[in-house]
Formats: sequence, C-alpha cells, structure tokens
Amino acid sequence: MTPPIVVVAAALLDEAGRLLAARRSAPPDLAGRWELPGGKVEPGEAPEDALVRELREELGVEAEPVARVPGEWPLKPGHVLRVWTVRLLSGTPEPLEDHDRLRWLTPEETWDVDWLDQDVPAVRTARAAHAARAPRGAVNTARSRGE
Ligand SMILES: Nc1nc2c([nH]c(=O)n2[C@H]2C[C@H](O)[C@@H](COP(=O)(O)OP(=O)(O)OP(=O)(O)O)O2)c(=O)[nH]1
Repeated sequence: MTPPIVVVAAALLDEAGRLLAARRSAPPDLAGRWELPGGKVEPGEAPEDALVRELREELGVEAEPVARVPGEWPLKPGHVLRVWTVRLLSGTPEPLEDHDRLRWLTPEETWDVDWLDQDVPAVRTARAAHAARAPRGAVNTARSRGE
C-alpha cells in the first residue's frame, strides 16, 4: 500500500494563548473555510522542516515546532493531517499564499470560524493539549515568582 501523503500543520499559539487560524483562498471546494497553516511534506523532507518551510512561504514568518499534538486525522483519500504546536520566532504572519485572511482566536473564540470539517478534531486536540500544558494564569504566576 502506498504510504499516505502527510500534511503538516501548525497550532501557532501566542503568549496569550491565542491560536492562529487561516482562511483558504483555494481550491474552490475549500476556499472560505478555515484551517491550520501548513502543507504537504515533500519526499525526503522531515515533517518539522516542512512545517518551518510552509510557514515561511505562506505566512512570511520564522517559527519553531514545539511539540507534536498527539493524533493523526484523515483528510481527502491518501492524505493525513499531523499537527505541531509552534512558537513564532520572528515576523508577523500575513496571508501571503493559499490564504486571504488570518485571525488570532482566543480560547473563547476558537469555534467562531468555519473550520474545515477534518480540522475540527485536530483543533480540539491542539487546544486541549495547550490547556493541559499551560493552565490559565501560569504565565502570570511564573512572572510573579520572578522566573
Ligand atoms: N495546510 C493545511 N491543509 C489542510 C488542512 N486541512 C485540510 O484538509 N488540508 C488539506 C488542504 C489541501 O488539500 C492539503 C494541503 O495542501 P496545501 O495546498 O496546503 O499544501 P502545499 O502548500 O504543500 O500544496 P501544493 O500547492 O504544493 O500542492 O490538505 C489544514 O489544516 N492545513
């Protein structure tokens, strides 16, 4: 059996716990729906490298994968989605390629956009993984301890 094509995508989270969502501009059947930015891993490419490359191309930023979000989600036939939490190193994300709009979603706003159906479980898991690692107030508590 041919191995699936892996699509890598970023749960890009800022310090306030906002998640970056990107609205696809193409192809027509996906345009207008929201996704996690990313793209296909090329032959011989490490998934984390593909993610860094895609975020550079699509958003014009330098970013660093932090941790794999556990799970793998089926997309169209022969394609699977894998997600990493990602930290922004430099730049401000812009919809340069494949997207016509970006939104930073607070936890409360997570479901305000029309995610691609196949992204819903991935977004849910990414949000849960982030909440488990960084409980609310953790940043402030660490700061108040002078860390
Ligand atoms: N990037 C991304 N693609 C997704 C998500 N959910 C989902 O179904 N897809 C689909 C859309 C596309 O059919 C495929 C990814 O292809 P792409 O067009 O973003 O990747 P790419 O930049 O490597 O594409 P290409 O133009 O080189 O073919 O996976 C998601 O959350 N992020």
